Amino acid sequence: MHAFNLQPKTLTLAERLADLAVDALIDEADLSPKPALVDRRGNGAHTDLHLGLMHASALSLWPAFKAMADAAIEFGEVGLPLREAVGCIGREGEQVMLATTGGVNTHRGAIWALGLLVTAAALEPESCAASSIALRAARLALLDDRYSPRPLSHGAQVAQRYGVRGAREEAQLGFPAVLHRGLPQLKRSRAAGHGEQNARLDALLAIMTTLADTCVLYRAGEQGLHTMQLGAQAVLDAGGSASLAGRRRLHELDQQLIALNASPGGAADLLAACLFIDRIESRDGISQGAF
Ligand SMILES: CC(C)(COP(=O)(O)OP(=O)(O)OC[C@H]1O[C@@H](n2cnc3c(N)ncnc32)[C@H](O)[C@@H]1O)[C@@H](O)C(=O)NCCC(=O)NCCS
Ligand SMILES: Nc1ncnc2c1ncn2[C@@H]1O[C@H](COP(=O)(O)OP(=O)(O)OP(=O)(O)O)[C@@H](O)[C@H]1O
Repeated sequence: MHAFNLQPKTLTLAERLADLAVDALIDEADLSPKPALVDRRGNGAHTDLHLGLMHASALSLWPAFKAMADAAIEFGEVGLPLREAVGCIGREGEQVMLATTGGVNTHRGAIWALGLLVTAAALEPESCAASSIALRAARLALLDDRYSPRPLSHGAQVAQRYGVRGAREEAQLGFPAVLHRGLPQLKRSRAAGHGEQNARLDALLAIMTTLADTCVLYRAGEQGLHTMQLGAQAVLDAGGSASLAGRRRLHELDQQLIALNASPGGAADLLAACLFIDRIESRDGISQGAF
């Protein structure tokens, strides 16, 4: 009789997807130096967040992601029953997150984006090209969850004030910031030999160039949003995170955004979504034994 069972445990599809979602959140949090966001260096523009809290929050969400994937397998198709089941699991996940962080919002936007993508991946694991996953996630996001409370969230307030698309619309459109900005830049920077961390930073910057990040708008208005978008473009134009000129611009952007209290939390969530999809794609599907 052995004290430990050394046989590797065979994970279910739902468990593997939950692992990938949590990994994506931890990789996003650890990536450094991110402009004005929590990373290995510090808290960016935040007073109530730190890296340990981001990690604890990410780990606390594993059961919610697994439950969403299980629901997808159980219902088997995009439709209102699955949308409402996933909505309920997402809201419960939010409560677990808040209990873990002592009431701080660490991953609200990420539960939404990654939750939809996990569900979409579990629905048809053999059809996991980025565009296919995003399309199924968008179809789910377009369905109206009758039980979803519509509080006047920060996102809703700035949507009213500035007439921008927020997290809900980004998902309903099939995550254009991820598919048309983040993922192509990730691949370009990797192909140029910039190194994985720089490629991920460049992907984040590419997302920031056009995103109407409601976290930034709420905290720093249109000036904050313009500073984020133009500054991110300037880093990429200067050669990206792997170049000396790009690094200098990145440092400037970090300082400018912190001075404006403008944390691009929405862009950070979408980077996690980007890393999640990239991992699924690079593993040649998510069939058993693929990873
Ligand atoms: C749609 C959500 C994100 C609410 O959005 P809303 O803009 O009203 O809220 P809030 O101001 O709290 O912002 C949400 C978060 O989205 C992220 N975000 C900000 N801007 C953007 C953007 N342009 N694109 C994507 N994400 C963004 C930020 O991290 C932000 O913290 C979601 O929390 C929700 O409605 N949940 C209900 C429960 C549910 O249906 N869950 C399903 C889980 S799959
Ligand atoms: N590394 C990161 N650093 C900071 N924020 C991140 C990071 N990764 C993701 N985020 C996202 O940023 C959001 C936090 O931003 P913010 O503090 O502006 O949220 P809020 O709840 O809208 O505002 P407030 O803290 O004023 O209540 C989280 O919902 C999270 O999704």
